[in-house]
Amino acid sequence: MTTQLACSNLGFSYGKQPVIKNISLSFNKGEFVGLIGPNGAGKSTLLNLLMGLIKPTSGEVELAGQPLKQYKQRSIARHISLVPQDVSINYAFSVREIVAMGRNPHLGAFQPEANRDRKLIHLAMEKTDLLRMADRSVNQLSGGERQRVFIARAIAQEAPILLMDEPTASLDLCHQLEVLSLIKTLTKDGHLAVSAIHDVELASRFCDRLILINDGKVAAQGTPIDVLTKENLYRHFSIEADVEPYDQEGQSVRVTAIRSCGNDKK
Ligand SMILES: Nc1ncnc2c1ncn2[C@@H]1O[C@H](COP(=O)(O)OP(=O)(O)OP(=O)(O)O)[C@@H](O)[C@H]1O
Repeated sequence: MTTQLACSNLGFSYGKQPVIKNISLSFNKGEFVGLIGPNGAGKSTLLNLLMGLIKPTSGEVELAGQPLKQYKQRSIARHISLVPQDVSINYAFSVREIVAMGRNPHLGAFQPEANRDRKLIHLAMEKTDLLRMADRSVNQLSGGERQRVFIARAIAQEAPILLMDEPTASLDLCHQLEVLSLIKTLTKDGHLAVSAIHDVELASRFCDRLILINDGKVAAQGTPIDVLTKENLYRHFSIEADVEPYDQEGQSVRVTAIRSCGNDKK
């Protein structure tokens, strides 16, 4: 297994408030890793640290075996593409213009797109079902359509690592399945994908490994069936639920009879 991205003893505080506490993880080529955990657990902060958008208070991130702090942001963008949680945009860029921005890390200043860039932009829009709205302004799209535009930008960027913060949050069920299948295909082709995801059933269906974050720490990690236990759901998500294997390989789970027990636990 080739480790593409790793962090050791990672810590981060907002002011005096520690939100990432001594996290060590490694991520391998070809994996689809789901980051799960309750609201405020630290998933987005961890993704931002892995992308180098914020600097750790302690510990280190390594990209392809080198400390991330040695990379320039432009060079990080050739390795990692990020699909952010907030995909709102102020300026009236067209869908195609946003997707084309994925090519920026590969182009010199004022260098025009070459044929290959145009093909990659077209392909990324085709894969995300956006061709018919290529000329529309992104701020006239629905939240879900806009999210697909940012996924297309990440695909056009051709980076081997995809970090995603709730990429399916505002997608309808059909597009959720399409986007997750697309990410799965990319990982089968050798990409590494790490995604924060709230829907634990979808996470268990698509991800090879789940990392459960709570209170800034890794509470559990492993195959979906190892992580999504009745005990972990109770302890970390404050729900009582039945968990049963979903597929024949017994990797993914179905969570039924969900009952909130947030108040009972207090
Ligand atoms: N800019 C900020 N300033 C101060 N505190 C912040 C800031 N951003 C996040 N936090 C706090 O850091 C903690 C971790 O937040 P983070 O967004 O990483 O959690 P998350 O697991 O991604 O949550 P969610 O599932 O709700 O998206 C939370 O307690 C949050 O309130």
